Amino acid sequence: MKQRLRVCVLGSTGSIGANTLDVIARHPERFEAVALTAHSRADELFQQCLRHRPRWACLPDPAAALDLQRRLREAGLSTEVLQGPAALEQLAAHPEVDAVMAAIVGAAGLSPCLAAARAGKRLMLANKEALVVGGAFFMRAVQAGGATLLPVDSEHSAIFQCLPEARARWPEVIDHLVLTASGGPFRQRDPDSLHAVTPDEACAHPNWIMGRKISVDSASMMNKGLELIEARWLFDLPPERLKVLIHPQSIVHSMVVCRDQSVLAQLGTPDMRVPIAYALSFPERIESGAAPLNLLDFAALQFEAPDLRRFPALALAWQALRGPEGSTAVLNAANEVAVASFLAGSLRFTGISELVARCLEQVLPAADEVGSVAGLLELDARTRAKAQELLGKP
Ligand SMILES: NC(=O)C1=CN([C@@H]2O[C@H](COP(=O)(O)OP(=O)(O)OC[C@H]3O[C@@H](n4cnc5c(N)ncnc54)[C@H](OP(=O)(O)O)[C@@H]3O)[C@@H](O)[C@H]2O)C=CC1
Ligand SMILES: CC(=O)[C@@H](O)[C@H](O)COP(=O)(O)O
Ligand SMILES: [Mn+2]
Repeated sequence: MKQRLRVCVLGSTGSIGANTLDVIARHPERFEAVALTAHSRADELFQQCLRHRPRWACLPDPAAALDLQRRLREAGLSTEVLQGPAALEQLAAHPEVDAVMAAIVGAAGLSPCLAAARAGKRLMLANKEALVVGGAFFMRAVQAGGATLLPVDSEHSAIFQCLPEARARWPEVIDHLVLTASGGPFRQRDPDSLHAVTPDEACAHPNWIMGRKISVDSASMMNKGLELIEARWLFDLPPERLKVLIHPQSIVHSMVVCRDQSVLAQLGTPDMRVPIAYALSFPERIESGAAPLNLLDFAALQFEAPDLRRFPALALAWQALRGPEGSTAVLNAANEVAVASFLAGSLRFTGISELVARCLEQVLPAADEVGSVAGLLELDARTRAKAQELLGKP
């Protein structure tokens, strides 16, 4: 009998985490959720433990971890609760874990992703910020550890699904890649009114239900900027072979333009369980729970060029992608601070790209910061400190 794939879900209480558990639960004969990790939602993690009965659960706060351990024991579960950031790395690299779903949001996911990469796991990457920060260093860790890096982000999964299974053949196939973007909730909004939009308006994505941070990124199109950087590393392509096209229906998830000008695309209803199921089952395909796509529901599929004046965050991501190594880590850290500040009600929406632009001007990555995880985390921390300082100054 085939062994079940033992999956560690980093960020199980989030949108990707919950969708991953949904797919896992549809295939109990193939997959087992052996480790679940959360950050603040301890009650949700408790409920997930009752349903999936993992061997390990993890929370950062010692008191919350102790409380969860007590509740699980009272419920008759033998789940062991670990605590603290080092525990995330320990679980991601554990010999009794086969696959890691990287679904933590932000640069906080970098160290556990690297641990999974170095331990040679099947690394299913939703946490795009980890790759945006880690860049070449991240990819070297994947190679050195012999890990299998599988994209979960819908665009990158779409591209991956269009490419031959043998990676060595990718260069002979690809002319360039086209990442599709919905344009978010403000695609047609008067740019002069963007300074006054609220966090709830920014999080009202037209097609996808996602966590609040990525929803704001979609509204500013920084999400597409992060995805360009992600594509640069996942598919080993220079910036000039990457393009972005707005496609408001989010049905065509991205495209590969081949050397012979044949265009390959992956289509489907906007449901993250499709790329999650593919990352879990690759190279096979399994039922995902997604609704079938009925093209007759769509009068038309539209495509348009992104307006970089309306979406300055996308222009900043292009700038960082073409900039010195480490610039993308600066872009990401500044954006994380800015988005948190916007969601907390203390920064205008238009202030997000303004803050990122100022950080890119003022934080210059040092050569020795991009060659180690300590250096990258230092650059990340330095940028956050600068962003906080700039937020304090109008
Ligand atoms: N949602 C989507 O459809 C898509 C998401 N992605 C990417 O996937 C990642 C996750 O997104 P999404 O699921 O929407 O995000 P959510 O905010 O819904 O979930 C984030 C998860 O990470 C945990 N978490 C938050 N901060 C930390 C931290 N400092 N340390 C450890 N764990 C932490 C949260 O725990 P808790 O909830 O307990 O606080 C939660 O489990 C992001 O990088 C996003 O860009 C990519 C494509 C699509
Ligand atoms: C589902 C997914 O992969 C998101 O990254 C999505 O692409 C966001 O939509 P935007 O195209 O609006 O950024
Ligand atoms: Mn995406």
